[in-house]
Amino acid sequence: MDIRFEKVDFTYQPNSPFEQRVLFDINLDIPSNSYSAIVGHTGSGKSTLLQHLNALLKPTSGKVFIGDREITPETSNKNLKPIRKKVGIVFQFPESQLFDETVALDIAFGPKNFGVSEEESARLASEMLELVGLDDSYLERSPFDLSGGQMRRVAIAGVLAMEPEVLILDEPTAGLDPKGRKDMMDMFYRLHKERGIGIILVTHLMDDVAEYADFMVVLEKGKVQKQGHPREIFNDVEWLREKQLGVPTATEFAFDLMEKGMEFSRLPLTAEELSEELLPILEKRQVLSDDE
Ligand SMILES: Nc1ncnc2c1ncn2[C@@H]1O[C@H](COP(=O)(O)OP(=O)(O)OP(=O)(O)O)[C@@H](O)[C@H]1O
Repeated sequence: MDIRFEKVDFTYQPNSPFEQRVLFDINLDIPSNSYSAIVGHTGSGKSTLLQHLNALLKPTSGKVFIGDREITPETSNKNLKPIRKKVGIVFQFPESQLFDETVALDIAFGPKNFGVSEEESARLASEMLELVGLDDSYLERSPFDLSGGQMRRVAIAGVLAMEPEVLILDEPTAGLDPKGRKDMMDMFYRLHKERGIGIILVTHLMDDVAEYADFMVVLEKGKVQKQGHPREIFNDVEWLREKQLGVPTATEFAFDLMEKGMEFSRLPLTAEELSEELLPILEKRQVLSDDE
Protein backbone atom coordinates (compact mmCIF):
# COMPACT_ATOMS: atom_id res chain seq x y z
CA MET A 1 0.00 0.00 0.00
CA ASP A 2 1.38 3.38 -1.03
CA ILE A 3 1.59 6.20 1.47
CA ARG A 4 2.26 9.67 0.14
CA PHE A 5 2.43 13.15 1.67
CA GLU A 6 1.84 16.19 -0.47
CA LYS A 7 2.81 19.60 0.96
CA VAL A 8 1.80 18.61 4.47
CA ASP A 9 1.97 21.16 7.28
CA PHE A 10 0.86 20.43 10.79
CA THR A 11 0.28 22.83 13.67
CA TYR A 12 -0.74 21.82 17.20
CA GLN A 13 -3.50 23.94 18.74
CA PRO A 14 -3.76 26.40 15.85
CA ASN A 15 -5.11 29.90 16.53
CA SER A 16 -4.43 29.61 20.25
CA PRO A 17 -1.64 31.02 22.45
CA PHE A 18 -0.16 27.47 22.45
CA GLU A 19 0.02 27.22 18.66
CA GLN A 20 3.09 25.26 17.55
CA ARG A 21 3.94 24.43 13.97
CA VAL A 22 5.65 21.05 13.89
CA LEU A 23 5.63 19.78 10.27
CA PHE A 24 6.66 22.00 7.35
CA ASP A 25 5.88 21.28 3.70
CA ILE A 26 6.38 17.51 3.92
CA ASN A 27 6.56 15.77 0.56
CA LEU A 28 7.11 12.09 1.07
CA ASP A 29 6.62 8.94 -0.95
CA ILE A 30 6.90 5.79 1.12
CA PRO A 31 7.32 2.86 -1.30
CA SER A 32 4.66 0.19 -1.18
CA ASN A 33 5.55 -2.76 1.09
CA SER A 34 8.91 -1.31 1.98
CA TYR A 35 10.75 -1.52 5.28
CA SER A 36 11.16 2.19 5.89
CA ALA A 37 12.99 3.93 8.71
CA ILE A 38 12.29 7.45 9.95
CA VAL A 39 15.15 9.04 11.83
CA GLY A 40 15.70 12.44 13.39
CA HIS A 41 16.57 14.12 16.64
CA THR A 42 14.20 14.28 19.54
CA GLY A 43 11.45 16.83 18.86
CA SER A 44 11.98 16.73 15.08
CA GLY A 45 8.34 15.68 14.55
CA LYS A 46 8.64 11.91 14.01
CA SER A 47 5.71 10.93 16.27
CA THR A 48 3.56 13.71 14.80
CA LEU A 49 4.34 12.45 11.30
CA LEU A 50 3.58 8.85 12.36
CA GLN A 51 0.13 9.80 13.54
CA HIS A 52 -0.67 11.10 10.05
CA LEU A 53 0.08 7.65 8.65
CA ASN A 54 -3.18 6.21 9.96
CA ALA A 55 -5.16 9.44 10.19
CA LEU A 56 -4.94 9.80 13.96
CA LEU A 57 -3.93 13.34 13.02
CA LYS A 58 -5.04 15.19 9.89
CA PRO A 59 -2.81 17.71 8.15
CA THR A 60 -3.39 21.40 8.89
CA SER A 61 -2.79 21.91 5.19
CA GLY A 62 -1.80 19.58 2.36
CA LYS A 63 -2.83 16.00 1.66
CA VAL A 64 -1.94 12.52 2.88
CA PHE A 65 -2.70 9.58 0.61
CA ILE A 66 -3.05 6.19 2.33
CA GLY A 67 -3.77 3.48 -0.23
CA ASP A 68 -6.85 4.66 -2.09
CA ARG A 69 -7.84 7.21 0.59
CA GLU A 70 -7.04 10.90 0.56
CA ILE A 71 -6.88 12.74 3.90
CA THR A 72 -7.16 16.52 3.87
CA PRO A 73 -7.88 19.01 6.67
CA GLU A 74 -11.55 18.80 5.68
CA THR A 75 -11.80 14.99 5.82
CA SER A 76 -14.53 13.95 8.23
CA ASN A 77 -13.52 11.81 11.19
CA LYS A 78 -16.22 9.37 10.19
CA ASN A 79 -15.18 6.53 7.92
CA LEU A 80 -11.55 6.57 9.03
CA LYS A 81 -11.94 3.18 10.74
CA PRO A 82 -10.89 1.16 7.65
CA ILE A 83 -7.59 3.11 7.56
CA ARG A 84 -6.91 2.35 11.22
CA LYS A 85 -7.41 -1.33 10.41
CA LYS A 86 -5.05 -1.29 7.43
CA VAL A 87 -2.32 0.65 9.23
CA GLY A 88 -1.47 -0.57 12.74
CA ILE A 89 0.57 1.57 15.11
CA VAL A 90 2.74 0.17 17.88
CA PHE A 91 3.40 3.19 20.10
CA GLN A 92 6.41 3.53 22.40
CA PHE A 93 6.15 1.19 25.40
CA PRO A 94 2.94 -0.46 24.07
CA GLU A 95 2.83 -2.76 27.10
CA SER A 96 1.49 0.17 29.11
CA GLN A 97 -1.73 -0.09 27.09
CA LEU A 98 -2.58 -3.66 28.10
CA PHE A 99 -5.70 -3.75 30.22
CA ASP A 100 -7.67 -6.99 29.93
CA GLU A 101 -7.82 -9.92 32.35
CA THR A 102 -6.17 -12.43 30.07
CA VAL A 103 -3.72 -12.33 27.19
CA ALA A 104 -6.36 -13.92 24.91
CA LEU A 105 -8.96 -11.22 25.68
CA ASP A 106 -6.43 -8.44 25.27
CA ILE A 107 -5.30 -9.58 21.82
CA ALA A 108 -8.88 -10.27 20.67
CA PHE A 109 -10.15 -6.84 21.79
CA GLY A 110 -9.33 -5.01 18.52
CA PRO A 111 -10.86 -7.51 16.08
CA LYS A 112 -14.00 -7.86 18.25
CA ASN A 113 -14.32 -4.08 18.22
CA PHE A 114 -14.28 -4.25 14.43
CA GLY A 115 -17.11 -6.76 14.38
CA VAL A 116 -15.09 -9.98 14.02
CA SER A 117 -16.89 -12.93 15.64
CA GLU A 118 -15.92 -14.18 19.10
CA GLU A 119 -14.67 -17.46 17.65
CA GLU A 120 -12.58 -15.88 14.89
CA SER A 121 -11.14 -13.32 17.34
CA ALA A 122 -10.05 -16.15 19.65
CA ARG A 123 -8.43 -17.94 16.72
CA LEU A 124 -6.63 -14.73 15.72
CA ALA A 125 -5.40 -14.29 19.31
CA SER A 126 -3.82 -17.72 19.29
CA GLU A 127 -2.27 -17.26 15.81
CA MET A 128 -0.84 -13.81 16.58
CA LEU A 129 0.54 -14.92 19.93
CA GLU A 130 2.48 -17.64 18.15
CA LEU A 131 3.64 -15.12 15.56
CA VAL A 132 5.23 -12.99 18.28
CA GLY A 133 6.99 -16.03 19.72
CA LEU A 134 4.75 -17.01 22.66
CA ASP A 135 2.92 -20.36 22.82
CA ASP A 136 -0.74 -21.05 23.66
CA SER A 137 0.06 -21.57 27.33
CA TYR A 138 0.15 -17.78 27.67
CA LEU A 139 -3.41 -17.29 26.40
CA GLU A 140 -5.16 -17.62 29.76
CA ARG A 141 -2.50 -15.83 31.79
CA SER A 142 -2.88 -12.31 33.09
CA PRO A 143 -0.77 -9.94 30.95
CA PHE A 144 0.36 -8.30 34.17
CA ASP A 145 2.16 -11.46 35.36
CA LEU A 146 4.47 -11.45 32.33
CA SER A 147 7.95 -9.98 31.91
CA GLY A 148 8.28 -6.57 30.26
CA GLY A 149 9.45 -8.11 26.98
CA GLN A 150 6.59 -10.66 26.96
CA MET A 151 4.05 -7.92 27.71
CA ARG A 152 5.34 -5.96 24.77
CA ARG A 153 4.95 -9.00 22.52
CA VAL A 154 1.34 -9.42 23.65
CA ALA A 155 0.64 -5.74 22.91
CA ILE A 156 2.17 -6.16 19.44
CA ALA A 157 0.07 -9.32 18.88
CA GLY A 158 -2.98 -7.15 19.62
CA VAL A 159 -2.03 -4.79 16.80
CA LEU A 160 -1.27 -7.71 14.46
CA ALA A 161 -4.66 -9.27 15.22
CA MET A 162 -6.18 -6.45 13.15
CA GLU A 163 -4.27 -7.98 10.21
CA PRO A 164 -2.77 -4.65 9.10
CA GLU A 165 -1.12 -4.19 5.70
CA VAL A 166 1.34 -1.73 7.22
CA LEU A 167 2.82 -1.79 10.71
CA ILE A 168 4.16 1.40 12.24
CA LEU A 169 6.69 0.99 15.01
CA ASP A 170 7.72 3.90 17.22
CA GLU A 171 11.04 2.88 18.81
CA PRO A 172 9.78 -0.66 19.45
CA THR A 173 12.91 -1.92 21.21
CA ALA A 174 13.34 0.95 23.69
CA GLY A 175 14.29 -0.41 27.10
CA LEU A 176 14.93 -4.02 25.99
CA ASP A 177 18.23 -5.83 26.59
CA PRO A 178 20.44 -6.62 23.54
CA LYS A 179 19.03 -10.13 23.06
CA GLY A 180 15.43 -8.92 23.45
CA ARG A 181 16.15 -6.16 20.95
CA LYS A 182 17.60 -8.50 18.37
CA ASP A 183 14.80 -11.07 18.77
CA MET A 184 12.18 -8.37 18.33
CA MET A 185 13.86 -6.78 15.30
CA ASP A 186 14.20 -10.24 13.71
CA MET A 187 10.51 -10.85 14.39
CA PHE A 188 9.50 -7.64 12.55
CA TYR A 189 11.76 -8.56 9.67
CA ARG A 190 10.11 -12.00 9.43
CA LEU A 191 6.65 -10.38 9.42
CA HIS A 192 7.83 -8.19 6.58
CA LYS A 193 9.44 -10.94 4.52
CA GLU A 194 7.05 -13.82 5.19
CA ARG A 195 3.73 -12.01 5.50
CA GLY A 196 4.44 -9.06 3.21
CA ILE A 197 3.60 -6.50 5.92
CA GLY A 198 5.01 -3.05 5.16
CA ILE A 199 7.05 -1.65 8.06
CA ILE A 200 7.63 1.97 9.01
CA LEU A 201 10.06 2.17 11.90
CA VAL A 202 11.04 5.20 13.96
CA THR A 203 14.43 4.66 15.52
CA HIS A 204 17.58 6.33 16.76
CA LEU A 205 19.62 3.18 16.05
CA MET A 206 21.46 3.51 12.75
CA ASP A 207 22.68 -0.10 12.97
CA ASP A 208 19.04 -1.22 12.80
CA VAL A 209 18.36 1.09 9.84
CA ALA A 210 21.40 -0.34 8.03
CA GLU A 211 20.47 -3.94 8.84
CA TYR A 212 16.79 -3.91 7.92
CA ALA A 213 15.55 -0.84 6.06
CA ASP A 214 15.34 -0.38 2.29
CA PHE A 215 14.05 3.19 2.51
CA MET A 216 14.99 5.97 4.90
CA VAL A 217 13.64 9.41 5.77
CA VAL A 218 15.63 11.99 7.72
CA LEU A 219 13.55 14.61 9.54
CA GLU A 220 15.01 17.76 11.02
CA LYS A 221 12.98 20.42 12.78
CA GLY A 222 9.82 19.25 11.06
CA LYS A 223 11.28 19.17 7.56
CA VAL A 224 12.31 16.20 5.42
CA GLN A 225 16.03 16.65 4.83
CA LYS A 226 16.64 13.48 2.86
CA GLN A 227 14.71 10.43 1.66
CA GLY A 228 16.00 7.45 -0.26
CA HIS A 229 17.84 4.16 0.06
CA PRO A 230 19.99 3.97 3.23
CA ARG A 231 23.09 3.31 1.09
CA GLU A 232 22.66 6.69 -0.63
CA ILE A 233 22.06 8.51 2.63
CA PHE A 234 24.85 6.82 4.58
CA ASN A 235 27.18 7.58 1.71
CA ASP A 236 27.06 11.21 2.81
CA VAL A 237 28.73 10.34 6.09
CA GLU A 238 30.15 13.85 6.55
CA TRP A 239 26.61 15.24 6.48
CA LEU A 240 25.40 12.64 9.01
CA ARG A 241 28.31 13.44 11.31
CA GLU A 242 27.65 17.17 10.98
CA LYS A 243 23.99 16.61 11.86
CA GLN A 244 25.05 14.28 14.72
CA LEU A 245 22.55 11.68 13.57
CA GLY A 246 24.86 8.71 14.07
CA VAL A 247 26.37 6.40 11.50
CA PRO A 248 26.14 2.55 11.37
CA THR A 249 29.08 1.00 13.23
CA ALA A 250 30.33 -0.90 10.17
CA THR A 251 30.12 2.23 7.98
CA GLU A 252 32.03 4.32 10.53
CA PHE A 253 34.72 1.63 10.65
CA ALA A 254 34.87 1.46 6.84
CA PHE A 255 35.28 5.24 6.61
CA ASP A 256 38.19 5.10 9.08
CA LEU A 257 39.82 2.45 6.91
CA MET A 258 39.17 4.51 3.76
CA GLU A 259 40.88 7.49 5.37
CA LYS A 260 43.86 5.18 5.87
CA GLY A 261 43.87 4.30 2.17
CA MET A 262 41.80 1.11 1.98
CA GLU A 263 39.45 0.84 -0.99
CA PHE A 264 36.01 -0.78 -0.99
CA SER A 265 33.91 -1.80 -3.98
CA ARG A 266 30.78 -0.51 -2.20
CA LEU A 267 30.15 1.22 1.08
CA PRO A 268 29.56 -1.44 3.79
CA LEU A 269 26.54 -0.75 5.98
CA THR A 270 26.52 -3.88 8.14
CA ALA A 271 29.09 -6.17 9.78
CA GLU A 272 28.29 -8.81 7.14
CA GLU A 273 28.93 -6.41 4.26
CA LEU A 274 32.12 -5.17 5.91
CA SER A 275 33.49 -8.69 6.28
CA GLU A 276 32.53 -9.46 2.66
CA GLU A 277 34.66 -6.48 1.65
CA LEU A 278 37.54 -7.22 4.01
CA LEU A 279 37.92 -10.96 3.50
CA PRO A 280 39.31 -10.85 -0.08
CA ILE A 281 41.74 -8.10 0.98
CA LEU A 282 42.94 -10.12 3.97
CA GLU A 283 43.20 -13.31 1.89
CA LYS A 284 45.27 -11.47 -0.72
CA ARG A 285 47.57 -10.16 1.99
CA GLN A 286 47.87 -13.69 3.43
CA VAL A 287 48.88 -15.05 -0.01
CA LEU A 288 51.44 -12.28 -0.37
CA SER A 289 52.95 -12.91 3.04
CA ASP A 290 52.98 -16.69 2.41
CA ASP A 291 54.94 -16.00 -0.78
CA GLU A 292 57.54 -13.97 1.06
N1 LIG B 1 -0.04 16.92 21.73
C1 LIG B 1 0.82 17.93 21.52
N2 LIG B 1 0.45 19.20 21.73
C2 LIG B 1 1.31 20.23 21.50
N3 LIG B 1 2.57 20.07 21.07
C3 LIG B 1 3.01 18.82 20.86
C4 LIG B 1 2.17 17.66 21.07
N4 LIG B 1 2.87 16.55 20.77
C5 LIG B 1 4.10 16.97 20.40
N5 LIG B 1 4.19 18.31 20.45
C6 LIG B 1 5.38 19.12 20.07
O1 LIG B 1 5.71 18.84 18.74
C7 LIG B 1 7.13 18.78 18.56
C8 LIG B 1 7.51 17.49 17.88
O2 LIG B 1 7.19 16.42 18.74
P1 LIG B 1 7.22 14.89 18.28
O3 LIG B 1 6.81 14.07 19.47
O4 LIG B 1 6.45 14.74 17.03
O5 LIG B 1 8.78 14.71 17.97
P2 LIG B 1 9.67 13.36 17.93
O6 LIG B 1 10.64 13.56 16.84
O7 LIG B 1 8.75 12.18 17.86
O8 LIG B 1 10.40 13.39 19.32
P3 LIG B 1 10.94 12.11 20.20
O9 LIG B 1 12.08 11.50 19.44
O10 LIG B 1 11.38 12.80 21.47
O11 LIG B 1 9.76 11.19 20.41
C9 LIG B 1 7.74 18.96 19.94
O12 LIG B 1 8.20 20.29 20.07
C10 LIG B 1 6.58 18.72 20.89
O13 LIG B 1 6.69 19.53 22.02
